[in-house]
This record gives sequence, structure tokens and C-alpha cells, in this order.
Amino acid sequence: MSTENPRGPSPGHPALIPPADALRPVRHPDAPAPGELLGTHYDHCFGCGGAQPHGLHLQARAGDGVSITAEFTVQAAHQGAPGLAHGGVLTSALDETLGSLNWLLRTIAVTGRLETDFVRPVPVDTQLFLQAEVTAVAGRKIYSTAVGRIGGPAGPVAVRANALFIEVKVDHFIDNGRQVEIQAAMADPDQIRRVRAFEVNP
Ligand SMILES: CCCCCCCCCCCC(=O)SCCNC(=O)CCNC(=O)[C@H](O)C(C)(C)COP(=O)(O)OP(=O)(O)OC[C@H]1O[C@@H](n2cnc3c(N)ncnc32)[C@H](O)[C@@H]1OP(=O)(O)O
Repeated sequence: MSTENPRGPSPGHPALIPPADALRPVRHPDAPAPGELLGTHYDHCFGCGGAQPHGLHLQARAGDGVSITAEFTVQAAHQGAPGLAHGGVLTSALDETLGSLNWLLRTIAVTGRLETDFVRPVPVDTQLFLQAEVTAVAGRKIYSTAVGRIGGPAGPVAVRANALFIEVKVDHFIDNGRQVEIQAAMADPDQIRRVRAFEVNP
């Protein structure tokens, strides 16, 4: 388990602190190699999909262990205040990066809780460099942390997050998603292939 707490002295909500019997995360043997671009899990995903004109178009890359790096450039469509990124958009970038960790565990999981610290404003045209890692796993609960820096891996910290993801079956999406998109996804062989890449026990 990582001992570094990028949040600083405050660990956040108690639900984000792994229990004493939590396990170290294990990188799946078939996980993408370190340095490999992950690609999108769904073309219409706001975070990583190519079919969302105002989406983040975030590109995530496998790191060592159970870690991810990702980049996205803040666009004019992502503003909150004039010339500055909207906080919800920055949280979306963190959520997407943390969600990409699922590729390394080969587990399907959704965000249960996500806490963001906004450390400094992020201007439009900024390239945000994100790093995320899984810190612990307890049953279906996956604990993770992320940081976003301005300009590159050594840039000033702009945002930090701690998260709890919960493992689900693929039925979570089939049962809850709008039927028109579910049916289109199930008819698309590329989409089925992407879902299989997430699943350990299909
Ligand atoms: C198509 C493929 C591609 C893959 C697609 C991947 C997409 C990635 C996209 C980026 C990520 C997202 O934005 S995902 C979208 C945003 N998230 C969501 O829509 C999730 C909405 N919430 C839910 O559906 C549900 O609440 C779940 C699945 C999270 C949990 O429901 P459940 O399955 O009934 O499980 P439940 O028993 O309640 O909880 C299990 C354990 O987790 C704890 N737990 C649950 N929620 C929380 C919480 N918010 N805060 C603290 N703890 C929590 C419980 O206390 C329990 O602990 P214990 O008693 O066991 O100790």
C-alpha cells in the first residue's frame, strides 16, 4: 500500500480510508504494459471518447504497478469563470483517470465517492498532467488517489483527489443504462471487445 498521502495532512472522509485488513492492489498479468496508451473504453464517454466534441479527450497510459498517467488540454468549452477551467470538469478528469485504473486490475468498477481538492486555478489551454494509483483493495472496494499538475509531471499541483470505486458486474450498465445506447453498444463488436478487456471473470 502506498504510504504517501498526496492530500496532505487531511485524509478526507472516513469512507476513503482503507480498513486495516485491506490488501495491496495486484496488477493483472494481462494488464497493458507500462507506457501503453489505453485508448477509450467507450466512444461516447465524456472523459475519453472521441465522439464527444466538447469532451475531455483524455488520454491515459498504463504506468508501473497499478498506476496511470493521463493528459488533457483544457478547452474553451470547459470554462467556469472567464478563461478558467470549471471545477466540475477538473473533477471529471480526475474521475476518468481514476476509472482508467480498472484496466490494470481488469475489474469493472464505478465511482462510489470522489473528493477533490482544488489547489490552484487552471487556465484554458493548460495541459493538465494527471497521475493516479490504486492504494488498497478490500473486497469490492477499490481505494485510489490522483493528482493533476500543470504543464507536466513536475509541474505545480492544481488538483488532488481521493476516491472509492466499487466493483460491479457488466449487468450494472445493461440494467441501468438507457436502452438506445445499450443496444447500440451490444451490437458493436469493438465495444464488446473493450468490455472484455475489463473483465477478469466474464
Ligand atoms: C461498460 C464497461 C466499461 C467500464 C466503464 C467504466 C466507466 C468509468 C467512468 C468513470 C467513472 C465513473 O464516473 S462511474 C459513474 C459514476 N458512478 C455511478 O454512477 C455509481 C452509482 N452508484 C451505484 O450504482 C451504487 O451505489 C454502487 C454500485 C456504487 C454501490 O451499490 P451496490 O452494488 O448495491 O453496493 P453496496 O452494497 O451499496 O456497497 C458496497 C460497499 O461499498 C460501500 N459504498 C458504496 N457506495 C459508497 C459511497 N458512496 N461511499 C462510501 N462507501 C460506499 C458500501 O458501504 C459497502 O461497503 P461494505 O458494507 O461492503 O463494507
